[in-house]
Formats: sequence, C-alpha cells, structure tokens
Amino acid sequence: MRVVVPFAAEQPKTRLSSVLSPDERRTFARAMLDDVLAVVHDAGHDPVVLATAPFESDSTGNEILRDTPVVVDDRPLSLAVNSVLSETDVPVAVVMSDLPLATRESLQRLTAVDSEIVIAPGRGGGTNALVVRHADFRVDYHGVSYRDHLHVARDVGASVETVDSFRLATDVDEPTDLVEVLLHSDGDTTQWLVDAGFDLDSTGGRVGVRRD
Ligand SMILES: Nc1nc2c(ncn2[C@@H]2O[C@H](COP(=O)(O)OP(=O)(O)OP(=O)(O)O)[C@@H](O)[C@H]2O)c(=O)[nH]1
Ligand SMILES: C[C@H](OP(=O)(O)O)C(=O)O
Repeated sequence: MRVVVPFAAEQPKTRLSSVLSPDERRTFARAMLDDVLAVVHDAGHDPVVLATAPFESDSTGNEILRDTPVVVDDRPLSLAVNSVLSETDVPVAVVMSDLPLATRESLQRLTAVDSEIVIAPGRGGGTNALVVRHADFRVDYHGVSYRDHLHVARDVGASVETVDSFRLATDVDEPTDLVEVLLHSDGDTTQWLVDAGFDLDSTGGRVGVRRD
C-alpha cells in the first residue's frame, strides 16, 4: 500500500523548544522520520515522504531515505495531503513522521482492517495514522482531527473503524512524550535522545526526562 508520510522539514517540533534547540529539533525530527520509514518498509508498504522542503540530497548518507521518494509541497498540511489523496488511487495510508514507537506489527494491524476509513487516533485528539479506501475522503488535520475525520467519513458515506494502539497513539509532541520513547522504543530516535544526554527522571511525582 502507498503510505504518505508528512514531514515538516524546516521548523519541526516547536512544542519541544523548551528542551531542544532549533538545530536539535531538526535532527531529532529526522531521526523519528527514519524510524517511521524503516517500519513502513518493514511492513511491506511503499512510503512517500511529503515534505515541506527538499532534503539536502543524499549528503546525509541515509540509506532509508535514499530508497524513498520525496514529494515537496510547502502548503499547509491538509492541503498538501489532500492533493496527494486526489492524485493517488485508494487504498492509501497517511502515517505521521513523529511516531517512533510504531512497529511493523502495529502498522500491519492498522492496514489489515478492511473498513473504508481506518483511524489510529493520537492522544489529545489528533489522527496519527489513517487508511483511506474511499475516493471521496479528504483530511482535515489540526484541532480535534480524530473527531473531524469521523464526521468526514460519515459525510462521504464511508465505513469507519478506529484502531486502539498504544504504539500508534504515541506521537511525540511535548517533552513528557520523550518518556515513552526512552521506555518503549529502541530505534534511531531513542539513540538520538541517549546521545543527547536524555534519561528518565523519576525524582518527582510523574516520570519525566532530564538531560545531563
Ligand atoms: N508536509 C507537511 N507535514 C507537516 C506539516 N506540519 C506538520 N507536518 C507533519 O505532520 C505530522 C504531525 O505534525 P505535528 O505533530 O504538528 O508536528 P510539528 O509541526 O513538527 O510539531 P509542532 O511544531 O510542535 O506542532 C508530523 O509528521 C509533521 O512532520 C506541514 O505543513 N506539511
Ligand atoms: C496534525 C495534528 O497532529 P497533532 O498536533 O495532534 O500532533 C493532527 O493529528 O491533527
């Protein structure tokens, strides 16, 4: 299945500004993208990165991205994704690039459901991963996009199913989300955090992260 992976390349992850510099946010976002692309390939699907800006060719030396087509579209997220949806035969999936806990199994669980619309919601109301098998469905990200996408599915007469997955629900938006990465993932993203000096901090009430 074609899997579109949206990627904000220039100023990603602004909600992590309190713990990461702009340069760090770019390389951290790139590590998450690499993890997601590896999982999409591993699950037997064909990813295409939908990026807001071109990558610096292959000078990164990244093997995974080298095998992955990149479409550059600097329009806002929903417009860019809908442009791809309108040009791509269904089925097509949209999987966000900030899901470092995603695994081959969690992705295969999502794509195995045969409803016309299959949604893996994110914590906090977003839509972390989506399978579209109805040609008229269009996305409307931001805000409570999970609820909005249920309404869009209903309006176009598409059957819809929600997949309850901790791994797909855990997008990395805020510093506390880094706890889940350190605990439940062992890919490039986790290595990036370890190399940057992040560790779990259990000295307070709820477990957080600290940086040495
Ligand atoms: N192509 C494209 N992808 C986007 C855009 N905005 C966000 N994304 C991607 O969509 C997914 C979800 O976005 P967010 O969680 O808001 O990520 P973000 O914009 O990097 O983070 P914040 O600045 O903290 O909102 C991530 O995979 C982003 O890389 C956009 O305008 N265009
Ligand atoms: C793009 C947005 O992501 P969030 O801000 O919820 O992580 C959404 O899923 O609608």
